[in-house]
Amino acid sequence: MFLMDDIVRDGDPVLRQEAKKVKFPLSADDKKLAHNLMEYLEVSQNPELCEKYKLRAGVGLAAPQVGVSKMMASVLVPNDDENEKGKPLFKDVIINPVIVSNSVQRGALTEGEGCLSVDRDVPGYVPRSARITLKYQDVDGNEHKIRLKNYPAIVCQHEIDHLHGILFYDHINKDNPFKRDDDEVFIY
Ligand SMILES: CNC(=O)c1cccc(C)c1Nc1nc(N2CCN(c3ccccc3Cl)CC2)nc(N2CSC[C@H]2C(=O)NC)n1
Repeated sequence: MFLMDDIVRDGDPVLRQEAKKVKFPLSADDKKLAHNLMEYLEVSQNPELCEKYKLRAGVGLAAPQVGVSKMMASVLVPNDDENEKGKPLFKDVIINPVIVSNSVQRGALTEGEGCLSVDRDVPGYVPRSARITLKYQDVDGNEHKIRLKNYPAIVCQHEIDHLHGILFYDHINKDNPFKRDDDEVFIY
């Protein structure tokens, strides 16, 4: 399983590369990669295991962040409502993802964004599309076309950025990091 030592940090050129499309059917290595990318999120979101393995919790992890420049990322956005039965807002390994359309309306996490590959706090709003239509293949090669909004939409945009060599702070307004556009929605 991946540990923090396996996570590539900002400054490594792999984080600024355009990742390669993944071929289907998945090789055994790519199947293992997909499994490990999702396993990291599950373990990191479990308080005991997160502590035990000294992980940083995350809701998304892209293959380039573990040094593999392939178009694959895991997303696990938990349902933060009280009842434990709450199934995740979104859970899948998105392969060869493409944002096929996005809302004009922008959205940002009120508290800014963090990234497992960026060891420093970079304050500021990361303006993204408030809603997206996402096309991707899952590990079995099935095509999906889904509409996402709010937190899951933000996380998927953050992860897809990684596949194109973009980091969240690239989007923060240099002059006024906390610039709020009037019609922007703030999430979380
Ligand atoms: C600088 N301010 C901040 O970081 C920030 C500060 C406050 C709030 C938010 C909301 C912030 N922002 C932010 N918080 C997160 N987590 C909240 C805690 N959570 C988590 C933690 C513990 C158990 C289970 C879970 Cl689920 C894990 C995920 N994650 C992301 N991002 C940006 S999109 C990819 C995603 C990611 O996984 N990053 C590692 N941003």
